Amino acid sequence: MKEGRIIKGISGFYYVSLEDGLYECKGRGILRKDKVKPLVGDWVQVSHLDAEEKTGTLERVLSRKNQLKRPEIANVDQVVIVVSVKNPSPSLNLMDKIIVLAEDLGLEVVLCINKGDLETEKGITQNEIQEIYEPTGYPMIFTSAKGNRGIDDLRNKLKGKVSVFSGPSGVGKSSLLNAIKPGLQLKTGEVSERIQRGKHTTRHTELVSVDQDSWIADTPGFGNLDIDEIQRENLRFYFREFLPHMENCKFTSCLHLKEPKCAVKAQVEEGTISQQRYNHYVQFMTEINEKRRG
Ligand SMILES: Nc1nc2c(ncn2[C@@H]2O[C@H](COP(=O)(O)OP(=O)(O)OP(=O)(O)O)[C@@H](O)[C@H]2O)c(=O)[nH]1
Ligand SMILES: [Zn+2]
Repeated sequence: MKEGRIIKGISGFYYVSLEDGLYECKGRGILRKDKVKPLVGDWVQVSHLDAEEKTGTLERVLSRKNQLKRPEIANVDQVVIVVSVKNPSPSLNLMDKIIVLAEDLGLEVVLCINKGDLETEKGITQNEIQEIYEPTGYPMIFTSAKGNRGIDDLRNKLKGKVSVFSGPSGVGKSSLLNAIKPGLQLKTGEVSERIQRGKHTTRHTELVSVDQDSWIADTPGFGNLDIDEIQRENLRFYFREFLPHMENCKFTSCLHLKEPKCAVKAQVEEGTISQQRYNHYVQFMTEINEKRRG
């Protein structure tokens, strides 16, 4: 019995990465009995390995640390959120939303600010973005896929992890992946599910290797951003720069909204917490509340 990771699954076959290559494994009946659907990213036990034919049997799915819905992947370590300084100008609202969803899943966050070559004094600068996000403590990488800048930094950040890239259309996600590993194109656009001659042709997500122990999902993460699935009491924990101040709020249950003597709001006043980040917090809270009322 050996353990490996499923890196793709196609119509009942699971491709499991072992030291000596990729094995095509058929699921065992026990999987159906246990009602586990093996997912890309799953750590599994395999048996009946044929090193020549590169086939085997999938015996058991090991417990997951997390599970993404779209794309459907298990055991993701981190999300690399990509925005560009220009064309399109950065949507920090969307960035904060993805951060919240990632935090809720317990994923690590890496912020990647691309198209540094297009920076001008008019638009938002890398420095301004850095100032806003510095207090969060998230690693920030400044890149130019075109100018081949920051690519080594980004590649280093992927080391030993399973990463999902996320961010608006046109910011350069595919270009960055291509710079990291030529030929590695990110599948973007809509996930197509066409029906051809009565047969379903679905696009499958797979993990592609950057190197031996680093993987990237070939589909961008968080296609549908359903922030209203977040518990309103939890939202405050997903704005990391709030955390050191929370204990100074008058009420331990403080949601940093209308409560008196709120230390978080005091920090916003002082400028140590970004007003914009705080505004997004309030906005997401409103969205969650509105959804609840239906
Ligand atoms: N100037 C400049 N242009 C870039 C850079 N990175 C990507 N681009 C360009 O931006 C456009 C969009 O790049 P993509 O890599 O397709 O962006 P994407 O995020 O994968 O977009 P979707 O596939 O729509 O999700 C392309 O024309 C790229 O050539 C960069 O660092 N600088
Ligand atoms: Zn407070």
